[in-house]
Amino acid sequence: MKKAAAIDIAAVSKIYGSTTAVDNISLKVAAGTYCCLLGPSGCGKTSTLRMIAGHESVSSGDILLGNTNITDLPPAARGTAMMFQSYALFPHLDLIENVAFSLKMKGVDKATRQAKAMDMLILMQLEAYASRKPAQLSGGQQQRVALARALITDPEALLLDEPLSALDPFLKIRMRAELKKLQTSLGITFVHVTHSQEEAMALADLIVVMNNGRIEQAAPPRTLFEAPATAFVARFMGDHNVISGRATQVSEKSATISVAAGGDFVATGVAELNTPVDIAIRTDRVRIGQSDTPGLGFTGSVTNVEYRGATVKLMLSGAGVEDFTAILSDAAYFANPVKVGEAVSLCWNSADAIVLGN
Ligand SMILES: Nc1ncnc2c1ncn2[C@@H]1O[C@H](COP(=O)(O)OP(=O)(O)OP(=O)(O)O)[C@@H](O)[C@H]1O
Repeated sequence: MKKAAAIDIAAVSKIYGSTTAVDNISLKVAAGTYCCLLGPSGCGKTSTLRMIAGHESVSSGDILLGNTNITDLPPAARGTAMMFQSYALFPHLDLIENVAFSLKMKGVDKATRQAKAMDMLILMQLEAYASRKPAQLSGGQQQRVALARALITDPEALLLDEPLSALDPFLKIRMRAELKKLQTSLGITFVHVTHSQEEAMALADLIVVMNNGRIEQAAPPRTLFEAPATAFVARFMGDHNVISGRATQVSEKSATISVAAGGDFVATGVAELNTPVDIAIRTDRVRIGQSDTPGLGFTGSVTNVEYRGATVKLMLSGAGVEDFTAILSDAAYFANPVKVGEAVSLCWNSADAIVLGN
């Protein structure tokens, strides 16, 4: 296997006619990183991946793999390999021929390419199926064939476009673990496109959240979850209450925001006085009880109660906030169960409310 290579995306844009799909993004992915490009439909993830692969031209900017500028190289000369969402297997070829295909295109002799394809099938634990056609395999097995086919070229970076989307939920979680194991054992750079924050959190060393062709935040999963940079990231990652207001009091370390027709909330972070500010409050850090400190709590009316087993999700409205979510442990909830329509006071610690950037 080749060694892993870093990917450097420098001021890259992709423009289709009047649509700017990717808007001047810059990103460095260190060698050997499992990177997930995460975002809603149409945010530019696939276009970015296809530009790294060379299946789409770059409108402006440069892409480097290791020390090589690959911007204008054809896909097969880049040192990258792509695994497609639909796997793109050839239905009329058996697994050996499917996996060996790119070596055949490169003119590698039959015995060598078949031996290499068999090695790849062994790596994917598919050797028993070598003479089957793709239709005679399960979804998870087909995915492994697609991986074997991408890896046979010894890429320095593997690019995966929604690799788990064709699988049922049970298999998705199993194959997710296998992908992670594979990346760890190969040690090469993976760039994986997904719209599932759960998938990205489970797999990635580096999550790149995209929105409208731009990068909102690129950070390790825990940083992204604990310190979302923007309201978009906080909402997309979930488990945060995002509240919008105006900064009515600021200090070096915290800001008080006032919500229109509602209460005041104090959050940790820097804000500019008299400007619109969004804050995020962790849903799992909210407790039932009156706050001792002004701005670190509020009273609302319960609009919904959802039992989730280990936790209970309360939805409330009040103090100018339409939807406020509190995730309580089952023990905390059942010690004092509340019902829809009841007024409940909630509180939290100052560290669990943070100021978000724009
Ligand atoms: N070949 C194309 N011609 C014109 N517009 C395109 C083309 N490919 C993508 N787009 C547009 O570029 C934008 C970004 O598309 P892209 O496929 O990169 O997004 P995405 O985040 O991968 O979305 P999805 O999750 O739905 O695949 C979208 O507005 C899309 O309609």
